[in-house]
Amino acid sequence: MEKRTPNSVIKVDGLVKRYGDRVVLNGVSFSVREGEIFGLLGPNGAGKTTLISILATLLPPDEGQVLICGYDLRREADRIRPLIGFVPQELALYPTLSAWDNLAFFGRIYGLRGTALQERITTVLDLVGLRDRAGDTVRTFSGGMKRRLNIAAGLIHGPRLLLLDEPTVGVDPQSRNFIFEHIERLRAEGMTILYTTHYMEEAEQLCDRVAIMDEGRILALDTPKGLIGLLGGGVIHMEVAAEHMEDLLSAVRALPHVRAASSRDRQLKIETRAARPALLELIQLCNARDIPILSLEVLEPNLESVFLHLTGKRLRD
Ligand SMILES: Nc1ncnc2c1ncn2[C@@H]1O[C@H](COP(=O)(O)OP(=O)(O)OP(=O)(O)O)[C@@H](O)[C@H]1O
Repeated sequence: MEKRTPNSVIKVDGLVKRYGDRVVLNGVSFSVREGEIFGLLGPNGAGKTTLISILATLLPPDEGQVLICGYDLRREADRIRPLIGFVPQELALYPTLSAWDNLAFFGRIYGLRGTALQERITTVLDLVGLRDRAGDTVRTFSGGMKRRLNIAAGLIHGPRLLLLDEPTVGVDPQSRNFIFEHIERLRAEGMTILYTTHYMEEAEQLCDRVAIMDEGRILALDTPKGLIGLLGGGVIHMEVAAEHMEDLLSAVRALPHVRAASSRDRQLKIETRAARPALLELIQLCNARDIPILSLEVLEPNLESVFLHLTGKRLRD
């Protein structure tokens, strides 16, 4: 097969997807470099599953260009499929078959036979730590073990790119750690991994880069550290009665440790140069003007606060 050597394993440009009148992906562009773990972070309904299904060649895009390993998704899907492993959110396993037979089934779909198939099954079972359960029917597996087997199925044909849709949803903490370890091990072996999640601590810990998605758009894309840096010295949310807002906003902006401030209804959003001194200044200001503070929140510098800062929403319902 002709080999292409692209700069990016995934390159998405101006991707649009609609369901009827509803625009679910609204001009999404990003690229994923060889060997990185790339996270798509967003709340339910952000469009993550839609996006990953398009990358997995399961759903056609309406507009825009997608290149996977240099191949065009619209014209060269047949070349792309052997290069990617897709692990869907829903388990795609046969409960009455053993782990081994499930993997043999998926391996045959990719044309693996005989010793090559057996070797691959052993390799992927080792990789997800299920070799000693190879002969057991999947029905008898715990939820976490089924997820790990699902990942093994996505790896059976030795793809270059692994696409994982919410691999740790509904999984107990131990299996979650296992899955983390597998993902890190795969990266160490040179695999490129894109995965979706709405767990921000997970994305912060695991991903080289993260795209924050909401309502079909990418709002920010950077390393977790870079994204957290968007908060500067920290962000404070303060609530006061609406009648005080106009009076207060310009005074808040003039405080020495405040970098920027904006208001919506009763909420003041304050970007600080340093959260603690800014907090003291705010309290003094409100006291001096006799303005009651209805609520006050200092956002910890983490991805969750970045998300809240960018969207005004919490990532968790
Ligand atoms: N087949 C479909 N027909 C119509 N609308 C759909 C379809 N699939 C998804 N949607 C809508 O598209 C939007 C994005 O859904 P998607 O599943 O991609 O989001 P998500 O970020 O993966 O969320 P979740 O974590 O809940 O899966 C949602 O509003 C959803 O209702």
